[in-house]
Amino acid sequence: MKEIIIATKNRGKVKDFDTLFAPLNIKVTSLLDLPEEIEDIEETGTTFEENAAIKAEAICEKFRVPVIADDSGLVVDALNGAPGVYSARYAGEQKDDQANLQKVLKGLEDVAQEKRIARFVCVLAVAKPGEVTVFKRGECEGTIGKEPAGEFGFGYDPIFYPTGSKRTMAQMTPEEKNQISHRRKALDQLMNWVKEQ
Ligand SMILES: O=c1nc[nH]c2c1ncn2[C@H]1C[C@H](O)[C@@H](COP(=O)(O)OP(=O)(O)OP(=O)(O)O)O1
Ligand SMILES: [Mg+2]
Repeated sequence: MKEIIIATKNRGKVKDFDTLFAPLNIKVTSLLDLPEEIEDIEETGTTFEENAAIKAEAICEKFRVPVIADDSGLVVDALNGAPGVYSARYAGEQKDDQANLQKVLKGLEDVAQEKRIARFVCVLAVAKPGEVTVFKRGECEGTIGKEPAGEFGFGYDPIFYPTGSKRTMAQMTPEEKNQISHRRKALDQLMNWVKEQ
């Protein structure tokens, strides 16, 4: 079995990657699995690409092995693109998923259903020692509901209805979510690129 390192501390992402890599027989190791505590990496970029590169390159430098990082978030048209790259800390430094999604619902209180358009964005950065960092992006279009629904997933999943679905991403099993997710689409791009190498 092959192993890849994903430079994340987010348990929800780790579960998504476990689901995505399971059919390929690839074991996912995250920063949560390492014996030493990895300090939080400051995400000072203003784009998903910049932040993904910061995380991938920091961990690649430290361990001198190939690393993937994921920077992702929810982009809401009626909120001028917020929370965007600030999705994790939208309602404050404590990175509270519930508070974050409530803040989005509050911001959309007076916005009609047809204008509640949003997309999830995922940028994967691959950093290898001595090589230029590579980026792949995936997006998943949808709309924001009026209230949270569903117990699966993480983050903003309970308020996000992918286009064509009557269920939120949190009402889908991990397998269903990751057939259509932004993370899936970014990973497909990455796999296509790997095959071309
Ligand atoms: O599939 C998803 N379903 C629901 N919500 C999602 C998803 N994908 C990203 N999100 C949200 C969660 C978090 O509020 C932000 C990611 O922020 P982001 O900085 O990339 O991750 P993080 O700080 O939680 O972990 P880390 O930087 O260690 O990977 O977007
Ligand atoms: Mg982060």
